[in-house]
Amino acid sequence: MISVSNLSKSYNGVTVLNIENLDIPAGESFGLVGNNGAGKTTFFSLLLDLIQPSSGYIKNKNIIVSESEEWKPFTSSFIDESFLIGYLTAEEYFYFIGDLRGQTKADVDEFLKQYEDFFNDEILQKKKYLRDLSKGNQKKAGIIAALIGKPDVVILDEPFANLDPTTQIRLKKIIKDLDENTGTTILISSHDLIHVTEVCKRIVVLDKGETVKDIQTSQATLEELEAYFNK
Ligand SMILES: Nc1ncnc2c1ncn2[C@@H]1O[C@H](COP(=O)(O)OP(=O)(O)OP(=O)(O)O)[C@@H](O)[C@H]1O
Repeated sequence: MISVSNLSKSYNGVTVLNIENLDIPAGESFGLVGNNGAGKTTFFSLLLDLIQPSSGYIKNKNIIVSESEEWKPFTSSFIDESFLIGYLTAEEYFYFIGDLRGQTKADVDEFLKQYEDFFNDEILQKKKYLRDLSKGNQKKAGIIAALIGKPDVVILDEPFANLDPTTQIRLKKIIKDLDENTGTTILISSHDLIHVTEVCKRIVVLDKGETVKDIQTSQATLEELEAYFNK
């Protein structure tokens, strides 16, 4: 689904990401971990064509993302609040995204019903602009918006950060459900090794922009990652 070839990104002569080869098959739940500055957001930003590579390319379903927009209809993401439209209410934003993804208001309303628990009565029918929601509630809205219209690829940057424990547990369930019951390719970055090993079947570790581990998740993975980061 996603393939990376000789990809690098440098700023002022300093290379912050350098991935020779990486293939993420369709339907995989892929976790990206690494310390601060390892290059996780840089990788996702390149994948979403938000920044240009210094060399190499990423293909999403065989489309070079920096050369064509054709990957956009089947790819969706929540990286940060800049993905939201602050002067819309959550409903207005969901309908707007739904419209982009060929969903009617009724489709979106039906879709949102399954996330009532996740929203915990803090998002819908509040007559509040997205910019006035708390950071955690903005994130909830952004993550669910990213799932509207059943995109083939969903990219979430640190989805668990800033969420309360109840919401983190509910989010894990949502991600596992997506993974197990749909063919969605899910890419998640996280600093939470427990969550990421629980929801992702494969974990790649980035260190200073390089992939240093590529693990199919098993019972032993959490321990392996903890030992690695405890070095
Ligand atoms: N516009 C920029 N100009 C210069 N350096 C940049 C720029 N954007 C990112 N970097 C650098 O690229 C490196 C990788 O940053 P990135 O945000 O991808 O890391 P990360 O793994 O997402 O980190 P974190 O866990 O802290 O979110 C960092 O050293 C960062 O300072």
